[in-house]
Amino acid sequence: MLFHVTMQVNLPPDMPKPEADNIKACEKAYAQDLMRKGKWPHIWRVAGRYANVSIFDVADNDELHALLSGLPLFPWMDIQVTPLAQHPSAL
Ligand SMILES: O=C(O)C[C@H]1C=CC(=O)O1
Repeated sequence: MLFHVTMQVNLPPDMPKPEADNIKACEKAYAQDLMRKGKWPHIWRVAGRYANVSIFDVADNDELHALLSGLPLFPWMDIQVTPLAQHPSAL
């Protein structure tokens, strides 16, 4: 199942830089592991925002929730999920 996911990151401005840098490094490693496994085939930066638009390819809602809630940045994210279905005009 494919899901369109928007993640807005809202780290507190007063979070110490070393702590923020460590969380971001953990996030990158976690994300790239899922990308190598084919679970996270697309990620794009939203221009002008600390946000991304991603496509996840997972078995079901429960797998998506498990992957998203495991993101190291999850506690500081607003996440919007849109389930995708086949478009009848798609080739
Ligand atoms: O930078 C972001 O958009 C947040 C997050 C999502 C993947 C990743 O490596 O960082």
